[in-house]
Amino acid sequence: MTPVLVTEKLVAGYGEASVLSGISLTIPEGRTLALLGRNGTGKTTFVNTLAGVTTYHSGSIRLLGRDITRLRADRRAAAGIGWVPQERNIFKSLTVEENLTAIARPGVWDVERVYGMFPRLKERRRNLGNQLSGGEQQMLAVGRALMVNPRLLLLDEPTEGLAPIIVDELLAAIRRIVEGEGMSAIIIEQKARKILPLTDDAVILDRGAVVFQGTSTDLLADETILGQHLGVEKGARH
Ligand SMILES: Nc1ncnc2c1ncn2[C@@H]1O[C@H](COP(=O)(O)OP(=O)(O)OP(=O)(O)O)[C@@H](O)[C@H]1O
Repeated sequence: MTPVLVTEKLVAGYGEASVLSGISLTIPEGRTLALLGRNGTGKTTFVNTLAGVTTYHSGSIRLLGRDITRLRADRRAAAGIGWVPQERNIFKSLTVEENLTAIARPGVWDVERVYGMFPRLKERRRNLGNQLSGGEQQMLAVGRALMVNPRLLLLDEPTEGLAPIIVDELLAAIRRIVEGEGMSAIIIEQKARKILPLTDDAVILDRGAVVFQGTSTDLLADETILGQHLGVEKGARH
């Protein structure tokens, strides 16, 4: 089966500066990848490069076999990339429901299905984006990305800055989306121990290069690598 995503020797950054120094990754259909690494190692730059908002230098990106390396960001969304950036990017002056329908594309995900995944959004359907809590905004950002019916979902630190109870609620929804619905996804997350049980595969970046690639189960069991590349201590909750 054609993989959802294949990047080959991808080099990209900001202007003339390269942040990614040749990243080659494959995501098979229906699998999820945890993208890990310390601060500033290039995780956001990699995901933003897939979304088409950094400076491309060399290498290639194929989505379901189609070369999208030079496609504009809006065309990548149409090609099947659903992107939830770190800053969430919801429309603050539109209601929850308007946010969801504004960029909808036909497919299995519609408003009712998103409300089924996030009942809080249904309760808040008539509230404006700027009247939502941080957790509700993040749920809306994920819901909006689902409404474009993507083939690959990119989530950039979805739990950052959220209260622990909301983090658990959001991660439970993400688990239903990737396990129950079989969505392929890349999830950037600081809390390795929270995200590894939800994902199939894991990659660790360091200085723009892949320093670990394997299954999430193997990484979760490898205290040495967790400590060395992520600073995760034995028995730590993160
Ligand atoms: N808009 C930008 N212009 C120039 N350099 C940038 C820009 N955004 C990030 N960088 C640089 O790119 C490098 C990688 O940053 P990136 O945000 O991809 O890391 P990250 O692994 O996602 O870290 P974090 O967890 O802190 O978000 C850093 O050295 C950073 O300073």
